[in-house]
Amino acid sequence: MEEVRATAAWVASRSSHVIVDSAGIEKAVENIREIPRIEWDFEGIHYFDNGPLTVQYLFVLDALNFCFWPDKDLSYDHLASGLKEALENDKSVFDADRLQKFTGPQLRKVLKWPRQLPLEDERIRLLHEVGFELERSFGGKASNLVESCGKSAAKLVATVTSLFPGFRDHSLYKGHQVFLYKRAQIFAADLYGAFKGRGYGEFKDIGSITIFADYIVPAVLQQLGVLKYSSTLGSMIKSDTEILSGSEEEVELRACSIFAVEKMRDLLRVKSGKQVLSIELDLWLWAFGVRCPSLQHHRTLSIYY
Ligand SMILES: Nc1nc2c(c(CN[C@H]3C=C[C@H](O)[C@@H]3O)cn2[C@@H]2O[C@H](COP(=O)(O)O)[C@@H](O)[C@H]2O)c(=O)[nH]1
Repeated sequence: MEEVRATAAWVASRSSHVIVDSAGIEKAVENIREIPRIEWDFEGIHYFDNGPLTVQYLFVLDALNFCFWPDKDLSYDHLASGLKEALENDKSVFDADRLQKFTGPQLRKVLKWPRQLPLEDERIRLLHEVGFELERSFGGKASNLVESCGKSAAKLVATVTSLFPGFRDHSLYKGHQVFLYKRAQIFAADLYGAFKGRGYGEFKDIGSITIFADYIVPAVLQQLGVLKYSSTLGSMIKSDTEILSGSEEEVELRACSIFAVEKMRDLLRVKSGKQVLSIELDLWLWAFGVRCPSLQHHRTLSIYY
């Protein structure tokens, strides 16, 4: 994902609201004796049958894997376990033709959610988009999409972002296009994690994936002293003030997180000879963040994360 790495570095070299602190990175890396191995699905909430239906599930999951915070009771767990249960009850629920006809009330029923979902109309529009393009280009099956990428995670991310516009997570920053591709990359990582690097999860270039710039990981990096915020940004986050999607602050939070974790990964390699994948660092940071209820994160309404 060279364009993600390069454009995140471009932002980090010009950022003013968020600073990547080299001393903070050194310290964080020194304190890491062992990167705890976090099992993918440590929560036990995902569907898995070792076959194509799991791929369909993960693609639908990552099409909807964004913006849970506006409703304080909703979390990623509801999405993953709700979709899992729906699939266990009805194996054809995520068939491409049915995805194209999904309605808001149906999605609420699947997620057992009693009220309007955050960005519900967008969630439905994205399900329709996924169903339509899967049917048009891949015989309705996300597994065919994955197979068409010849075990390359980079090709998978490129294919998903070019054919499914909802996954095209990018911004303009100081006049430059910046690519962050959170949901497209996490789809590749979820396949890798669920299938344990085999079958649909085998990628010869899994090391090319960066972390997934969401709203949890920047907050964890700030706690670790790896990111420093300007006082204005710090107070906006503390007071839960909405930060607009595409604003300099928002792009810096996300891009600097990607850049900082790439630096941590480089330093780990130099200091201890350890080859760590960015996705392993991501899962460790994210799992830490979601277990920390006092963690304050930035609030942006976005379909990208
Ligand atoms: N960077 C990063 N962000 C991730 C995930 C995951 C889940 N990955 C699964 C893969 C294997 C594991 O077993 C996990 O279950 C969700 N998110 C993001 O978090 C936010 C939701 O937070 P809260 O509101 O507290 O539920 C939201 O932006 C969501 O998109 C991740 O892995 N990395």
